[in-house]
Amino acid sequence: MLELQDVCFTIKKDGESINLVDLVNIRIPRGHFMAIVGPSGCGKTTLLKTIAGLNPESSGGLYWEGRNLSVEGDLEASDIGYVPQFSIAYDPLTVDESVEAATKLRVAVRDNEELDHRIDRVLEETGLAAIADRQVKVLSGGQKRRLGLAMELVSDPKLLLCDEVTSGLDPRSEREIVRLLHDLSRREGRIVLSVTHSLAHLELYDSILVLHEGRVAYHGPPDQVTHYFSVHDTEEVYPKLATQTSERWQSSWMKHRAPYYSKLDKVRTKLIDSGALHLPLGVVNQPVSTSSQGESAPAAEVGTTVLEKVAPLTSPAEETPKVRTPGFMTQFMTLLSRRWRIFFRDRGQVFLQLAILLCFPILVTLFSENANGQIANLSDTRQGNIVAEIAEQQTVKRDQVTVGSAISGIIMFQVILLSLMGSNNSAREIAGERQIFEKEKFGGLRPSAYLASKVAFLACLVLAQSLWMGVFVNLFAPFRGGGGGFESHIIFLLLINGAMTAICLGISALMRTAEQASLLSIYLVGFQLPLSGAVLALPDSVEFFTQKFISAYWAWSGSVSALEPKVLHAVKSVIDTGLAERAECLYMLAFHVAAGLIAAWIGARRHQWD
Ligand SMILES: Nc1ncnc2c1ncn2[C@@H]1O[C@H](COP(=O)(O)OP(=O)(O)OP(=O)(O)O)[C@@H](O)[C@H]1O
Repeated sequence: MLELQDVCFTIKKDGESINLVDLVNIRIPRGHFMAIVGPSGCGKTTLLKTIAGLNPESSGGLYWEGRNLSVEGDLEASDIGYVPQFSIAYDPLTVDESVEAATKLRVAVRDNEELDHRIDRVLEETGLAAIADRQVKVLSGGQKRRLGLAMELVSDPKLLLCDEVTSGLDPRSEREIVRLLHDLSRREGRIVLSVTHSLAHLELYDSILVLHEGRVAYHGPPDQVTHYFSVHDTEEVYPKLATQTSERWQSSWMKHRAPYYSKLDKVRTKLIDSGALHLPLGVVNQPVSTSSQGESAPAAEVGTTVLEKVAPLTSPAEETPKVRTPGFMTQFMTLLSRRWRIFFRDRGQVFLQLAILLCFPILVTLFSENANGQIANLSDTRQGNIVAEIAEQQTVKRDQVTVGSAISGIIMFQVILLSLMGSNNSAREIAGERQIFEKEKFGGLRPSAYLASKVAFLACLVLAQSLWMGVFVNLFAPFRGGGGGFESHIIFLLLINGAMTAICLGISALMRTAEQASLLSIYLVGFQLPLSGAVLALPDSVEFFTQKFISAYWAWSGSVSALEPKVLHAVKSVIDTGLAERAECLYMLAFHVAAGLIAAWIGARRHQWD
């Protein structure tokens, strides 16, 4: 039994409290199928989210089997299925792969046999078995809704909440989905609540809840709606609602609800007696009606009524055993393999990554000629000819400028291109799938497993991009480092790419949309070159504030410091910006990586349902 007692969900607007859900009192017994209807903006989705725990109630109480959920803790993630308005499957995956990933993320299965059994069962239940190999992107609207349901059913939820799962469907598909929801409510004592705009197929529901401005205007049998509102057709209900205030509808309903509840109870008894509604053994059949007229009370306090009896022994099964959420490693591995699969299925993405990987280092090598030039040495002996000495010094100076500028420029070019790759790697990584992530988090996904899978996936890209950049450029313009100089250079390339990837991942986790995250990440990369001081020296006052935050400066400075002394001297002769110690550069970049990951962790944990 799910019971809502005087439930309100209040928001503050311009300093004023507004109840989007206002004093809702309803009782919904196990095995019940209820439609939530009402004009657009009346609070249907808000009520559904309040029941799901996504909008914590501002006052009143929600009870499950007599247990106060706000006091004794919410239902287990596996006990609630929430099918939102948006698609929760990835287009490149197949139906079977989507259901498999949903199962592995939500249910700790004993072995592969149980996994296959669960997948086959929900595919069968939702009528998707025949198209299990089809990719999500080619599914029809109705099939996508079925898939959304299948992905929720994997954990055998006792409470299934559906938000507009029939909107936009043709009448036949709509009826099929409503029929499917009806059938799902007949098994295992599952409560199915469905928010819908449509007033078609109402006869398939056990009860209809009509909301008006967040208040209950009616909750009773579908065939009594027209009678209650004194209209000929259900289509006339919404215009009728507008004829008086929602407060009046609410108080009128509180006065007249008893006979409607009693009709609901009668129908329910008949269903159970006829065997059409199966409640699991041990589940008590409780009435929709309350113990006292006009007042509701927690189910646990309601006295036993005629209806309240243990379901008959003809019931097919015991209450399904408790489903456990899988551990960190299972969720991590599932997400990581799903991410690689999505990556390889998206040919455009693979092509872009390969093009960037191969072309960016080629771009750098276009400037390698001067970097390979020699820097003449000054003669040890005085020649006694002042003109010859000046000419020699000028030659050395010219070499230093040519070679020093080329080497500094090549290092900075590598650093900037790897920054760009870093931002391209991760700017959309979380923001682009935020809704699906929120949905999966609601279903029991650990943010730590999610973030770890992102870090593992991105680390592979960072490794490939940075190593290839360093090694390829080195073939054409060998890094002129002292002992261990090339290794240091590679580490700084890895760190700059890692830092930008981590920071943009943080941005991606904190922003509300993928567009915002991309834009901010691009700006961040765009500022790296001018603020690094590698091209133009910054005024001291600006440099003091900005330098700490510019990853490109630390990577460039660290790599330049790893050059052999003569080349380092040449570079120093062409720059006005001071270089930092290698160790300091390492610490600063490690700090940038850590800051990005901490931001990503904070953003991933944050609740961001639309
Ligand atoms: N967190 C929120 N803050 C402010 N206003 C909100 C919030 N959530 C919902 N609303 C507003 O509350 C009202 C009810 O929204 P809700 O989405 O529940 O309506 P609905 O009945 O489901 O509408 P529709 O049928 O069009 O989907 C709307 O006016 C909406 O803009």
